[in-house]
Amino acid sequence: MAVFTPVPLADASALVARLDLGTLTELRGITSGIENTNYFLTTDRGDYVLTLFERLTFEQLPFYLHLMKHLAQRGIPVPDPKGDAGGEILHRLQGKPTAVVDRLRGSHQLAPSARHCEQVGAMLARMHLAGRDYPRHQPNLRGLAWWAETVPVVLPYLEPAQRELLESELAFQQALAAAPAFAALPRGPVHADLFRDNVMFEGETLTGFFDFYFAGVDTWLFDISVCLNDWCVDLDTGRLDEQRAVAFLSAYDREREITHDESRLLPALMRAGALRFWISRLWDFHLPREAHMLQAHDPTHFERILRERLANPWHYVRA
Ligand SMILES: Nc1ncnc2c1ncn2[C@@H]1O[C@H](COP(=O)(O)OP(=O)(O)O)[C@@H](O)[C@H]1O
Ligand SMILES: N[C@@H](CCOP(=O)(O)O)C(=O)O
Repeated sequence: MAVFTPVPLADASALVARLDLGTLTELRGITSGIENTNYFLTTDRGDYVLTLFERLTFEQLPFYLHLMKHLAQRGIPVPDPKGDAGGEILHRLQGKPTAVVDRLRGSHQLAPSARHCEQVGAMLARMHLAGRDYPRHQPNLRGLAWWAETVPVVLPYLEPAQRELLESELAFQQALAAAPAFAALPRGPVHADLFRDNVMFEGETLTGFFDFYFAGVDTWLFDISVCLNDWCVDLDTGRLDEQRAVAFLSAYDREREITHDESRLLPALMRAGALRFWISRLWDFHLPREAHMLQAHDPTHFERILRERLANPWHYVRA
């Protein structure tokens, strides 16, 4: 359960009043998530999510919050950050950067079908296209530079075979990033963490994407790969479920045509997506922070996925 910073009711009430959201009736710590302090916040006017950012700074946050606003204004179903009378959407509580956003309806689909994957794929493509004219720029802060910085920190906790895999994959991704074909990949603002638990469905219908706090400018293919590694795998083995993967990518492709270079580099980027989350999970697991409520994610899941992608690279063929 993740409440790193407890928020007194009086402070939450004062913020609700400043944002003109009515009268606070309930404030409840959210029991999942590993990055930030999150509360469900209810007023007599509606349901919201209050987030205190534990790692992201006042300088980094405008990129994420204004991106959510930009996408919401273009009809992408994402939580819209609430502003004060002066239009400021980044607030402060307990000395931490804070946001209040709409609470999306529905719940997570943790056992997605091809139909769910199709909707996520189509909406992801629409989101990429809607982000093209977003004027702010911030790199993916959990990208290659962070991997290179973090791998040496987690290496001492690993077995020799794991160390070898982590180091060789990092070297492969560094070489890939320097290649002209990689530089030519289309890019823009990406979500970069669009897992099953960051999407809401009501019944069979997608109601929104949330948790944009790992977003950044990166290749669209990286975003696609992160999704395929989560939405279209068998969770026990890490194996790709081809039916779901085809449903996801075909739906994406119908909204924004996947380029030849993207098809060619997909297997390499799926490895990158696995590496990224193996590293962050190792980091969270071996170097945990204090938390009043916390659930650690299993790093070996992404080690398995990486090994699986290396053993069985998957190629998308348009029908
Ligand atoms: N805008 C939202 N609408 C509905 N539920 C949300 C929203 N934001 C967060 N949640 C709920 O809070 C949980 C934790 O949020 P998350 O962003 O994953 O945390 P963290 O940033 O700490 O990883 C989510 O799984 C979801 O249930
Ligand atoms: N999706 C990541 C962890 C990031 O946490 P989130 O709760 O903000 O999505 C993972 O599964 O490792």
